Amino acid sequence: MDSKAPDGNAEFSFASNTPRSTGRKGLPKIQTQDHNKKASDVCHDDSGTPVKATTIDELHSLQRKKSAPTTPIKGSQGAFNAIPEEERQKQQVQSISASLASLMRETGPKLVKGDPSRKGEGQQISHHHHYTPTISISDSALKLTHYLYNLSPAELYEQAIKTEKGSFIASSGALATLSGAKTGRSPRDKRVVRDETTEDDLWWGKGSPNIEMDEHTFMVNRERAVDYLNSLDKVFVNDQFLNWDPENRIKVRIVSARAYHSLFMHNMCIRPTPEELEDFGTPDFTIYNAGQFPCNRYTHHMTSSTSIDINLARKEMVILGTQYAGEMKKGLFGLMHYLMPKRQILSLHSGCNMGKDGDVALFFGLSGTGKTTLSTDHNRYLIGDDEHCWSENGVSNIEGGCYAKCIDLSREKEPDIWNAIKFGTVLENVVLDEHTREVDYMDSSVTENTRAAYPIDYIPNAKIPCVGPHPKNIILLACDAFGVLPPVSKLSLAQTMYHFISGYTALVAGTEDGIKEPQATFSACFGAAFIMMHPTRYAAMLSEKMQKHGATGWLVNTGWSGGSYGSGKRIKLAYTRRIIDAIHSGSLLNANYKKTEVFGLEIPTEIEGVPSEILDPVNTWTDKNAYKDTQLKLAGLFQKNFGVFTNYKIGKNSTLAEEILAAGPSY
Ligand SMILES: Nc1ncnc2c1ncn2[C@@H]1O[C@H](COP(=O)(O)OP(=O)(O)O)[C@@H](O)[C@H]1O
Ligand SMILES: C=C(OP(=O)(O)O)C(=O)O
Ligand SMILES: [Ca+2]
Ligand SMILES: [Mn+2]
Repeated sequence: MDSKAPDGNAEFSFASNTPRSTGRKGLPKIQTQDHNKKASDVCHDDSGTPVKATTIDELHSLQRKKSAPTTPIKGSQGAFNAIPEEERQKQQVQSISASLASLMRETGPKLVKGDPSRKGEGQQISHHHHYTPTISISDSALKLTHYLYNLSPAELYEQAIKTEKGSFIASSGALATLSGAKTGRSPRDKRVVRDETTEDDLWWGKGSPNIEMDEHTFMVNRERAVDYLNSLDKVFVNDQFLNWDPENRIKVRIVSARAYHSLFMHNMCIRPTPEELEDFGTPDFTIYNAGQFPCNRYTHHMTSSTSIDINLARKEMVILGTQYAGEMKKGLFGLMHYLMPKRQILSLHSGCNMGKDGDVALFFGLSGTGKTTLSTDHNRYLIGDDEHCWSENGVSNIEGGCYAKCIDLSREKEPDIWNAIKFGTVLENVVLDEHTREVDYMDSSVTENTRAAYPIDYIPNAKIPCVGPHPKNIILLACDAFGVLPPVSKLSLAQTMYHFISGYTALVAGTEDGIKEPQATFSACFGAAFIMMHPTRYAAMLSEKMQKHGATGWLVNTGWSGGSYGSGKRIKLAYTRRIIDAIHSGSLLNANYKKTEVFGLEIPTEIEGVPSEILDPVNTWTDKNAYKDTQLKLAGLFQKNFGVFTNYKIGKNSTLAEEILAAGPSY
């Protein structure tokens, strides 16, 4: 607490102990917050019946009603497989103990379910049935670790506020917290175990995001994370799902040290119903998040104190040295980029929404290009903002929540995201008023990459379950810092493939560690950091699906207009929204087009609600020569980047590969 002047309530409670609170001595009348209460009521305490408790402890136990078990015993229909609650709890403890087992010891840690600060409330131990809460020996073989299993947001708030410095309830009701030194992802610290299977399946070498590590080093880091987690008083365990397609649902377990991480994943993954949790069984994949603890830099393959390690054979991911929560959700996304294509399902780094008539649009783009902003559209159903699958049955969201950038967020421009920031939402690295706890979204003192993570149903028109039919429009978002790409162009299939494989944008400051200024970047499939196989594998699937379902590709520049970064300005969000509206409605498909030089892009001459002169970027530049030079410069960067793909075939069709090459800029 600081020493600021007390607020109105404090003054009243002080004053109520003195005669002047009655207002009978001619002193000024005290204003209270309770306007319904008459002044004469103040000293009387006979309005309600007394509580049915004789002690404070009794009163507290009255307050907490026993909730339905998270694993309810089935009714008459399912009676044959009813397991008593006690047995089920025992199985749960054993399962989590197995997750946390050090592989060098024979058994897992001794676990107790519940909050260590609330002893005796329904606790369960792993392999000692009678547990004496007085044990406090700091020997790892004897020590007990409490685990907090699938806590509710309210419980996680209490945990965070009690024990995690920098956690506050914002005035909107959201939980504001800090991710520590890392406020963005660390792609250079990502490692993937290279073994017999991944050797052939994965994309390795130049340009690949998969920096290799050996199995042994993975185990060294795993042991480090597990030992760290077991050394704590308590850990958080989330058992949840990925993918709204019931046939391809993945069970994930997240073990973490921070309530913030547990709430983040509660929001971002699909939340199981009590019935689904009952049958959860063994997870398909486990994350060990020991982000507060660094990796050992003397360990082979480690180049910093941060390491994010994926072992596909073991179905595990270890996080050391970063508390940025996005690392977990994007780590799981990488896993899906491996698992889904093996089932002939395309994984997509895209947002997705659907119109009233069932027309689905995908929004591909790198961080900060507008996937979340543009898929959240008050006139359409939101299927998801970031990670999807496209199967034979249509599209499905991988996640159960959204993760919006909130720098400069305003209620006027993005009302749905603004209103989603309420109780239950995690607000990462925002700055708030020390007294009112009001967030200043303009303030980037902690980072440019401030974030809000909320369950998808916090968006009023979310489509639950988050699935939809085959997409009609494939929108490729590029935030062009050079200011030479048109605000919108219609793409041929070959052009769509060319731009999908190129994955051009200007990386906006913040989301990746170390990027302070916008900078031109190419990221295959608009998500090179997450793909696991060669980009052409995903491109071939996209091309095949687009042809089969007759989808149209579009390139939308959400970046600069009227000059490059520094002289031009970012295209108004309102204009981009009108452009997107025209794509959805179908009106843009049949508009008049002209072809640009160099990039050979088809640009419309008119769009309702958008000034026609901005549609051709040359009009917005005062210095036409500078425009031409910049266009050529960017075209050169595209060609240089695409060079590495020229020897690859895309799918079975070699003519398409030639067409794709020809669909790039020419000058
Ligand atoms: N014309 C525009 N189109 C889309 N986003 C814009 C535009 N102008 C500014 N922005 C801002 O850019 C950011 C886009 O971020 P976001 O939608 O979270 O991207 P992504 O989900 O692709 O990482 C938001 O902060 C948004 O307000
Ligand atoms: C969470 C992320 O996603 P995006 O910026 O694409 O929303 C990220 O890239 O760290
Ligand atoms: Ca991203
Ligand atoms: Mn996003």
